[in-house]
Amino acid sequence: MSSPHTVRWGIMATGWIAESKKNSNPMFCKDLLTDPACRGVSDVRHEIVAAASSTSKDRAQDFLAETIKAPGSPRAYGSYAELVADRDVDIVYVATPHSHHFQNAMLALEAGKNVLCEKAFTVTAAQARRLVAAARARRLFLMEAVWTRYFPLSVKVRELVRQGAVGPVYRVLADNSFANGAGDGERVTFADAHRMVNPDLAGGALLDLGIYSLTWLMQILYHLQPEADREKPVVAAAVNKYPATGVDESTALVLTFPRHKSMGLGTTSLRVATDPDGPFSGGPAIRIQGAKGEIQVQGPAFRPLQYRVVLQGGGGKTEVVDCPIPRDDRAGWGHGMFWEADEAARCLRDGRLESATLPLDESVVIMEVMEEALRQGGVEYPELITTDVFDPQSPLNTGKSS
Ligand SMILES: NC(=O)C1=CN([C@@H]2O[C@H](COP(=O)(O)OP(=O)(O)OC[C@H]3O[C@@H](n4cnc5c(N)ncnc54)[C@H](OP(=O)(O)O)[C@@H]3O)[C@@H](O)[C@H]2O)C=CC1
Ligand SMILES: O=C1OC[C@@H](O)[C@H](O)[C@H]1O
Repeated sequence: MSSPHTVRWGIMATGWIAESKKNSNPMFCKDLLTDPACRGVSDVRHEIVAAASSTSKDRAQDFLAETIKAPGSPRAYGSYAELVADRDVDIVYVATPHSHHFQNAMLALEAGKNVLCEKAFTVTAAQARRLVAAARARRLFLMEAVWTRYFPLSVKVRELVRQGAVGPVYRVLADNSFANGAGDGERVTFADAHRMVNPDLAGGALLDLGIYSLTWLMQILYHLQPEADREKPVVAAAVNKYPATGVDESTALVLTFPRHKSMGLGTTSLRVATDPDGPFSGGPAIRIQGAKGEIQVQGPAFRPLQYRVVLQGGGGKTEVVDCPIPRDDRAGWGHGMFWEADEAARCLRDGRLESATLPLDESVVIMEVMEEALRQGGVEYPELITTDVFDPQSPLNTGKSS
């Protein structure tokens, strides 16, 4: 058996997603370090060779040594510029707030690094186009880190739809919402400076949570369209703004694909929960409705663990399929992000510059949809984070205010 292809990761930012805080689920870095054998993978493996904090080298050091206990001798940097200059880094994982993605990903691409960039890809569609053009011009790999697309559950559901298991699909309903309100109708529980609601960090429900509702709409209604008959959605959106900061606190999207006679309804909210009392308590988070029946997916939309196939006239014989996330011996290790990392690794190994599961042109269309929805809702973000002019000295890259 040949030895696995090893990919050496550089981690840009040491926040929640990149780390594993006590009392939170293990996230991306721990998934990188999870034994691939647990998920039946032997052709690729991952190493973390460096991490950078824009705040301080000590923070990056502490992150590597204490938080994720990365094996080997990974290097800690106190700036993103140093990380992207590290010759041993094959791919940079951008784990900063949405506001920073364009400048940070461009910093890495300009330094000749492949990039896996957290969702939402960018703040504007123009920024997404710029990143894609830069990656293609330099023949570098680039991928938006929408981990859900790489779950075996998602792969299976797409396959079922492709095979016509529920007939032609005409409608998809998807929700990804969390009740963060104090119940008084005014404030949500996030402080105004928190990235979830802070306009300077491109906060708001749609870019952070609604993107998963949109993921389900797009991976069924757009991604599965025949290549020769691709139709972008027509977007109609309704937005309630969060009075304290002006970002969207609840958004509803209606996507129509008139030629395909299909429609997607995606919702997201910081006020109410998809499942107020655990899985399926709110009904399926996702319903993929075809002429012969529907596929129902249990929430949360970003980390689904079960789907059901309900056929018309099926006599109540619903097929229920559980898709648990594999774990390794270390308590709590294994969150489901390793599948997207494996995809990135295989693309690098095979010289593929983008993932067929989430092609870059599709990430651009996704940004176009979200931009249009927020435009219709009157949500605006500051110039610093919406510009599509790359500036290596931007405070978003240096961490220093201008
Ligand atoms: N796939 C998933 O399930 C999840 C994805 N995410 C995505 O990951 C990204 C980061 O989210 P999350 O980890 O929760 O964010 P955090 O706020 O916890 O961390 C963001 C990190 O970015 C760096 N940073 C640089 N400049 C700033 C700034 N001005 N303000 C705040 N942080 C800054 C900091 O790291 P440093 O000091 O080291 O530079 C900070 O720790 C987002 O794109 C989010 O959508 C988040 C959660 C789950
Ligand atoms: O991507 C995400 O998925 C999980 C959520 O809790 C988080 O806010 C979001 O960033």
